[in-house]
Amino acid sequence: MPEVRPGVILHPEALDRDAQVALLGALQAALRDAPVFTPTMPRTGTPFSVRMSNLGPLGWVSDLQGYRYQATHPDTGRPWPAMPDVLLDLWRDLTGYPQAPEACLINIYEGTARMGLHQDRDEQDLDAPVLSVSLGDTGVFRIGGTSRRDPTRSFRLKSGDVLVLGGESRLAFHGIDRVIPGSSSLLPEGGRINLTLRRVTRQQAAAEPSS
Ligand SMILES: O=C(O)CCC(=O)C(=O)O
Ligand SMILES: [Fe+2]
Repeated sequence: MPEVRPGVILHPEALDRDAQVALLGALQAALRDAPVFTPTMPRTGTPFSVRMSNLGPLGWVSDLQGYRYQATHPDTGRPWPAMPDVLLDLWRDLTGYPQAPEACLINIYEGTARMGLHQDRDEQDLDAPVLSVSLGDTGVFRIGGTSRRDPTRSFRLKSGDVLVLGGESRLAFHGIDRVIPGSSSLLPEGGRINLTLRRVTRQQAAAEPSS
């Protein structure tokens, strides 16, 4: 699989069209239970252009209080829906990481939504890679190094592509410059859905043997 740069592996069309359609169906059902919400920037309260929801034991949220993971939906107070098996299988097969992902952030890009350069660093377990699945219109993904000033490059993420960010790129700055309208027929209304799977907590250290 092409290593775009050290620690960044692109798996083009890891999900074929049938698998994308099946995953989309599972997402639509989950979003009825955990409706999309508009996160806001800590301190300023400026809304993100991307709307979000989550699957799994923990979900990522952002509001005036800051960025964090929590076990329940900020509006409904209910636990997040489970991650479908296809996502758990992708994680196992493409990361090989021994622990299961705990959070699947659903990013919904409509219209001119984009995501500025940032690091994923709200997790305690930074040894686990981040795995992201793209569905719908092509996203122009930009990635640099671990300093905001490092040079960046961009490449396209198409529907069904899976990107794994790990190793020396686990803390690389990255974002989505734009989504290319009309580039996929998967989503009837157009736009892009990104699923970002992460391990959040560190595995408990094994208990000391009692003497
Ligand atoms: O939409 C994408 O491909 C990137 C999403 C992302 O970087 C994030 O949710 O942290
Ligand atoms: Fe990210």
